[in-house]
Amino acid sequence: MCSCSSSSLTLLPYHYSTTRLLSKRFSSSSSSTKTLTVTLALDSPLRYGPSLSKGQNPNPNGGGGDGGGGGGVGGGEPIDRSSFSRVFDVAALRVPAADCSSLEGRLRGHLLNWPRVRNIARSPGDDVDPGIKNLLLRSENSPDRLGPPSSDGGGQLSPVLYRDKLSKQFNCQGFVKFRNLAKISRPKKKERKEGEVKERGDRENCYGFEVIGSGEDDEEEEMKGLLGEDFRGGGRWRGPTRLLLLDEKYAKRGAEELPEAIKAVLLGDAMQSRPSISELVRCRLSLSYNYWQMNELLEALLPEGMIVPTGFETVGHIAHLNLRDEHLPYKKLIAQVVLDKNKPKIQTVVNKIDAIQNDYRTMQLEVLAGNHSLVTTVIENGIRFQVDLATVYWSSRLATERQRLVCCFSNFDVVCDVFSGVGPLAISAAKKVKYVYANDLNPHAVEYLERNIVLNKLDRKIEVSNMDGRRFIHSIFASQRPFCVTQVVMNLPKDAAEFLDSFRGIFKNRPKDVVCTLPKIHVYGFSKADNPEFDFQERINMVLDEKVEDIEMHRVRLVAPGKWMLCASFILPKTVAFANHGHKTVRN
Ligand SMILES: C[S@@+](CC[C@H](N)C(=O)[O-])C[C@H]1O[C@@H](n2cnc3c(N)ncnc32)[C@H](O)[C@@H]1O
Repeated sequence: MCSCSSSSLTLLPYHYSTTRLLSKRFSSSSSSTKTLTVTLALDSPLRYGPSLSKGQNPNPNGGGGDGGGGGGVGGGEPIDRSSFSRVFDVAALRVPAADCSSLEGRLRGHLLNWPRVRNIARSPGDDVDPGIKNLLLRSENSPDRLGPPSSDGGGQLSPVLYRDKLSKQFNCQGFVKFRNLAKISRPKKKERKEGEVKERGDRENCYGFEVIGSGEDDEEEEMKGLLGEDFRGGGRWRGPTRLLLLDEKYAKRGAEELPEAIKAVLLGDAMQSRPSISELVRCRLSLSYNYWQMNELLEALLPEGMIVPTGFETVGHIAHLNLRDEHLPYKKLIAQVVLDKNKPKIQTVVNKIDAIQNDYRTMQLEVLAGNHSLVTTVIENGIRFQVDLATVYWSSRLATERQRLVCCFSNFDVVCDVFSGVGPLAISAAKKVKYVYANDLNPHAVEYLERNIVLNKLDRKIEVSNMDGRRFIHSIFASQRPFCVTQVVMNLPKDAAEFLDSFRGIFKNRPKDVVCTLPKIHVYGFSKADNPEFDFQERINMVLDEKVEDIEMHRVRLVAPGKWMLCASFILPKTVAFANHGHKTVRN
């Protein structure tokens, strides 16, 4: 915001004061204004680069919105996208296309260098088929002369006859090659240009460009209508051209006020005694709603001082917001901006209504913008998963953790995933290990787990169960299974540790002298303690009624300030597996 020291300036809002007072600087010469001008020159807080608080809004009264859907404050109004259009005057050098890359390097420090706007711009008709160029050079007596020669080699042809002659020549050489010829029948450029700004397609249609005040005479305009922008300046052929956009500070300067490097380009290469065909032109750069980034739009839309929501989690085509209470009155507005700025990848924007509380760990979601489908496809580590966020649990934030775990497994492992959800770990593991037993209590999760197994062609390597985790552990270890489990994954961080007592006595009926593999357990949990590892280990020891040696602790992520999600990995102690007494259920 404004940091001006002058008290008269600080009374005005920032964007008002800077633009208004700067314009006075150019138009007025009163002594009071001069004083202000000096203050501004010293203290002006004008930021470099494009900003919604700079430039002119071509629709100051608002365009009434463009029916973008979504909801505004309170949920009703669409965003008025036209109110985010800004027009900036910039200066540019029109240079031969062939030289523009080298000149861009030479003038880099003097170019516009705005994010997402290319320093090299093209204006309508700046390119001409090389065939035309050769033809024209051949047809001219002098290579530097446009003037239409008469058929008898004497005087000049009238423009009409000259155009007629050219068109005959072009037809002989293949009409389709000469796209500028089509301009013969097009409306004149002046008519087309009126009130129209050409949107650039190359940068997501986020800015438009218009050359203004070219000042050519009518005859030259006639020829440009036929042959494009390449005819100008005293009938001299100039070839294809490009515009090099100059730093914003040169927007209002005359050629003589420009730095030497730019002047040198305008003057041409004196060494080769070649006259320059470069020229300084005035342009209008229009930035549309599409140009501005999410935070810039939200900053402008939300009340001053409100923290702008920036992050969201992505699940397939769904953006999942976690809005603070203060954002709720603006939830639809925020969602619409998120949708607009992340299309086409994002098609739906949702907000979590409540903390996850139910057994199935599903979220209560409200669709705020876009389509209402919460069934989506996620690709994680190259594997496809279908999920329905309305009925199953999914967190893309655990992708790295799942990968870490699968990396610990070997080809000989047999994995038991007690709380598998729709199978992100089970399916990823099945690609590597010998066999997987996967289970979930939520029937919807199991339905999607089965779908995902088929989708990834792993139906021969995974057996699916739909039961409570405790029962599942029993059924896997008590009964004879084709494969002996070597790794157990328990990802239900809120409660998983409480299920560890299910392992007490799982091998009690097996002969003690027979060698059997004790499974490695990977159990997840949360801790808010100062020493989360110690705290989690104590809980594990308590539930197993055993002091477990050699527990590897891994901090997965900070889920809230001071609250860690941890993964504890350890070999199930023999004393626990062969314990004679049954479960010692410990509940906090
Ligand atoms: C935190 S999610 C983890 C899912 C999966 N491992 C993942 O990473 O996406 C926990 C899963 O445990 C399931 N669940 C909850 N209580 C259960 C229980 N008593 N027995 C078996 N599964 C349970 C939920 O339905 C949920 O799918």
